[in-house]
Amino acid sequence: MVRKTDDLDQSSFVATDYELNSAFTFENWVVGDANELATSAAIAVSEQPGKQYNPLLIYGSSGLGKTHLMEAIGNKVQELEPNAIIRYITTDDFMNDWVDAISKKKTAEFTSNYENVDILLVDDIQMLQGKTVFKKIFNIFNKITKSQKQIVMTSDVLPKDIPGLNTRLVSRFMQGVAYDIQKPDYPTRLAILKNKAEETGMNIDIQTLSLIAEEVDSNVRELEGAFNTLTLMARSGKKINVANAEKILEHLNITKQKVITIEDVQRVVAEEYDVSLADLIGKKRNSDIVMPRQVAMYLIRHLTDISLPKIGQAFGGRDHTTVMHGTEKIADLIEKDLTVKQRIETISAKIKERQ
Ligand SMILES: Nc1ncnc2c1ncn2[C@@H]1O[C@H](COP(=O)(O)OP(=O)(O)OP(=O)(O)O)[C@@H](O)[C@H]1O
Repeated sequence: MVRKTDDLDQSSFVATDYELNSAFTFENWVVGDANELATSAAIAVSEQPGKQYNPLLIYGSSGLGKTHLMEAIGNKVQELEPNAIIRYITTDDFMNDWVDAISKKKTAEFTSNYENVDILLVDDIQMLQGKTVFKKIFNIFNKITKSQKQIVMTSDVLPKDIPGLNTRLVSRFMQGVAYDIQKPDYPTRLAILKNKAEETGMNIDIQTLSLIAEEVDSNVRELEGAFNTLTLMARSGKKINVANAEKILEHLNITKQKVITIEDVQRVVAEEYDVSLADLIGKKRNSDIVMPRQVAMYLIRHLTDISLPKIGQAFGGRDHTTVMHGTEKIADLIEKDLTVKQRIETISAKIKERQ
């Protein structure tokens, strides 16, 4: 990602603007069961921006290709319409720009920069968690979609699951379509590796590629990491074969991820706070039980893909709104209190270690 403009004097406001990554194209994108719908929607948007699927939201866990797919839309539009104004921005930068514009009294410039686009690509909208720029975003988004210009967003969760996100904004974000990207299955992982091998012009035997595809099933970023290490090894004169690939996987400490369950989290949290499992999931409401219970709910939300109602069920049949409230409370505490943040990080690490 290359920042285009920022060498102006201190008092002028310049909205952040990134060059699109030219490697993130549809040509370099492997389609599989896990991303088929999101891919079709992305292609449709790139062919007719602003006409349908507006806004388009692509969501899913880290390293599964959300940014790639979003930028592929931008690259395609740029290719079809070289004069199109395409703005790619991370949510963090968007918010920093807003603060900057306010401090420089340049909010009109801010608005005009963001509204006057053909496509606005906004990465990582989950970063809006706990932020207060709702009204501005809401208005800008309205203006863009009303003028039949396109918005594409990525997030690691659905807007309704972003703690503390304003409900009007949630429904604004969901007014178009939302498609998720799941973890790629084995054939897709293998196809991604084959593409990479072709791109780099390396002659890697299928057994070695299959081994990596088989073992690295967490996300595509890690898959690429293992592949890149392998090619580095080759450049330093070592042979690329199954034996060396095994060494790399061992060295990178890559083993198939086991799925973290509700019980895994409940057990570790109960131990850490020295409460019984029965109390953790039971009816007691005293504060020394409520806090660990909410921590457990928070960690389940963050470490698993389990839905709010299912989590509620696993805590004595509680309602999903109770889980949401508990999760938000802990997210707030983490923001405000460093000790809580560190403690929860330690517990989270313990849960992962036990896998
Ligand atoms: N289906 C795919 N085909 C080809 N490359 C892929 C695919 N999925 C992911 N990748 C590659 O995996 C890497 C990670 O993808 P990307 O950065 O888009 O993930 P992300 O979901 O946006 O992650 P994060 O939420 O952490 O930002 C990129 O190099 C991307 O090109």
